[in-house]
Amino acid sequence: MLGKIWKNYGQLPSSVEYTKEDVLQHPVPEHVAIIMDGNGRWAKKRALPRVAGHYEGMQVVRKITRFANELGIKVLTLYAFSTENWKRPKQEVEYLMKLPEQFLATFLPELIEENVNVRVIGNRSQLPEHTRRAVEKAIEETKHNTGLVLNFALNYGSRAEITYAMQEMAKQVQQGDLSPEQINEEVVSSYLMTKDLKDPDLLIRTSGEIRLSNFMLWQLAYTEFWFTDVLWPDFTEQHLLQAIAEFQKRGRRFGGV
Ligand SMILES: Cc1cc(N2CCCCCC2)n2ncc(-c3ccc(F)cc3)c2n1
Repeated sequence: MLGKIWKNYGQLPSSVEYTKEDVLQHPVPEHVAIIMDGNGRWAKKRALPRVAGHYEGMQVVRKITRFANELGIKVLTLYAFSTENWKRPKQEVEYLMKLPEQFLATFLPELIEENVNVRVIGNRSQLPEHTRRAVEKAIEETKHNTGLVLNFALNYGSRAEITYAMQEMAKQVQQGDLSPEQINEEVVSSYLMTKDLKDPDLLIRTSGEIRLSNFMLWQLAYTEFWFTDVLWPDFTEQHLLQAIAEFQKRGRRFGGV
């Protein structure tokens, strides 16, 4: 039973519906991060190949990006591929590595039109050349845009990010450009891939899993979490409104009383 209670943590009774106007009565979270989970399960439930779930999940990325922009959310970070995902079957990884270019081929013109700034956090050097070329083109062509920051975590792992930051700080100390006494939380944050972004205000994870999966471990220190059993391909604007409405009801204390 306890598992069931946690499984519905943060999920409102489905009868509770919110409108965009309801949510816009109060400040919306500036930075929303989403762990887009449940794509394989969605396909399995329909006796479809796993990649059908990933394809459907990509359509939801478009829909939620548009809606987040409408709501005035400033940063939307989407966990698209983790450093652990390389362990998946070769064919699935090859399919996933084609999604960024598929997404951008049809959606980049609209993103540019909507003044969206595309960014990517993660280790791009390990991506296939065709994937890297597509994302770097999008980053370049939207780098002056001042609207929604659409930030994809691609080949991203938080422990790898923190480890790399530590190595870079150690090099700076060794070169005499940084003293140990200078290293505080602000300096550590400035060595992370998210250095130009505020920490997420709201984290959403779909598919009922209650864990972080090596995602933004440093940045999520004071973030509100909202979990839902909904599988990512079934995630809708209404689910985003429910998550934001729940966020608006919580009193954030950032460790205070
Ligand atoms: C690897 C991967 C998987 C991927 N899925 C679709 C969404 C569900 C989660 C897994 C599958 N999506 N969706 C969009 C992108 C993407 C990434 C970078 C970029 F610049 C533009 C688009 C993407 N990338």
